[in-house]
Amino acid sequence: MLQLGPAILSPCSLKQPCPMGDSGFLLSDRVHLVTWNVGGAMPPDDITALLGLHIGDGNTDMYIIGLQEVNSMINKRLKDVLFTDQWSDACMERLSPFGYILVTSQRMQGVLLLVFAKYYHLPFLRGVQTETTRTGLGGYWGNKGGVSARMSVFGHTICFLNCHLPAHMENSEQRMEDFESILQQQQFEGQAATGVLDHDVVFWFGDLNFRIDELEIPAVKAAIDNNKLTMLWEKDQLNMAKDSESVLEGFLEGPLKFPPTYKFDVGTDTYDTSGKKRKPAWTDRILWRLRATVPSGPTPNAGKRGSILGPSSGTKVTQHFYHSHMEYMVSDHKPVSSIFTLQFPYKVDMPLVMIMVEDEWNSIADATCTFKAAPNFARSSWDWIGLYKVGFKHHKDYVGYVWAKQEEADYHRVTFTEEELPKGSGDFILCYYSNNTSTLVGVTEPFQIQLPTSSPAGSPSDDSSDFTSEDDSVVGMKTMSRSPSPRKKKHRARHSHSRSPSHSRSRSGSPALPKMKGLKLQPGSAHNTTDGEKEKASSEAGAGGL
Ligand SMILES: O=P(O)(O)O[C@H]1[C@H](O)[C@@H](OP(=O)(O)O)[C@H](OP(=O)(O)O)[C@@H](OP(=O)(O)O)[C@H]1O
Repeated sequence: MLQLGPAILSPCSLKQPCPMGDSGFLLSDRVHLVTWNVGGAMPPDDITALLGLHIGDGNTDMYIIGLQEVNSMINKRLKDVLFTDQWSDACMERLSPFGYILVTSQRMQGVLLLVFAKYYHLPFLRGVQTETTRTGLGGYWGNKGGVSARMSVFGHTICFLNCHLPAHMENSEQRMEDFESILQQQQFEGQAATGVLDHDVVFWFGDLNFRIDELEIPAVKAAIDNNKLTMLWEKDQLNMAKDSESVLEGFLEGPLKFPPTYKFDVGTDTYDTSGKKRKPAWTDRILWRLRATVPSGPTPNAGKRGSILGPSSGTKVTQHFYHSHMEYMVSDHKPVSSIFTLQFPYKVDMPLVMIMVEDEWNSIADATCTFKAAPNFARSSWDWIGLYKVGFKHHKDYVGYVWAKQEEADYHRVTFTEEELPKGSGDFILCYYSNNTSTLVGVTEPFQIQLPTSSPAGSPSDDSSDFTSEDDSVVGMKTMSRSPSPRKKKHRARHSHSRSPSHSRSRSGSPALPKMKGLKLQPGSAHNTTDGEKEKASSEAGAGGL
């Protein structure tokens, strides 16, 4: 098991790529993971500390949130739209003012995985796919199992796997079997990485449900009270299994310096006093694994999966923080979070679509932009360019859109009609949505829209698109129920209510973008990729293979 030194926060961020040092690393990406068995509870009022938002909002590039035992109750506020649980809503509400967009989410009964990223990273998160595997009731029931999301991040493949494994002390073997079964069953499309363990980096987290063997409850509690956690750690089933289970080969975990996160009397930080008499345990864990490269020639030491530990793919993972959050009491588990930096030896940062837009739209005539697609990018006639209010939550959270033309030309110009434009003023960005990849593949920097508000009474703009409203109930999400459809294009109710426009304006962590003749350009490649890297990147970039 990897023993990590004291937390040292990386000085690098995506805003300012790390200078290439002796290590050859160019870019550092900061990822914040959370796992929490929420025990069917509603989200607490304030998840700021859990997300680390009280200590800064600009340094984290991605948030990965894995929950278990999310209540299936329909979310009353959002029951008609895409997101049907309060936890997704709570996380989006909290993160979107800081510029984080929900990249993807996957839910299997109570197991929920949410992936957020800063909006300006979206064009570089490609090949997003999700998988679910049920292991409950012999594989027929999704109360236990795993959900995952995979993608390439600046050209490097990453898989996030959130599991809820079987409960109880005596089921350690079953937990390992279920984990192995999840790994075997989860297969993604494309050539770059098909299985979970084929990814450059895997994060495995969740309520893994491993327990502390041998010691009796009083001894465990005494060790906790006396901060003798190492003694417990030695008896932790997952730690012990690492020596014998080949499926755990290569998985790393930081030292467990926080007390066991299970089981608490709800509403307290007191360990279980119920008749169940559960022994405290570190059920909630976050591990990671770097892909091992298989050297050419015979591989006599290959493990079950044919991989052996060797030099990794060149990506480096550093854990800076691995803690529980005792202050959250809505569940019988405490949440656990961890912050990592991923250092990449190179980055693929050429957007598939570059969008150029004026600094300001002061009249309807300004509502236009020009875009250029990369030559290797397979466009679809269903692609569109969306206008988003800064602080948006998801790619379907657009205020207006236009279809992206498919003419034979390098540069394409599209114009927004008046009915697609918001009233009043605010900060917006344009994003290019690829139908083939179901992701945003080009974004602009924020620009200002300040249009005259002299629409005649009864015009289409008298809907509730006044985005200065403080009413952020559901209306803003109603547009999310459906992607644009060419046959159905018509005026829609459109709104985007952001409570904290001042936060939204924050450019913290944003890459510096060049300006040309009053136009704002997308960030271009700042690094010469090798042919091998380009080949790998282009296998991730092709339509459908993304
Ligand atoms: O029946 P399945 O679907 O496996 O779900 C189990 C049972 O509800 C367990 O309750 P019981 O012990 O009454 O069987 C519970 O253990 P605890 O009540 O001990 O917490 C587990 O909680 P988690 O350990 O949080 O997963 C939960 O995963």
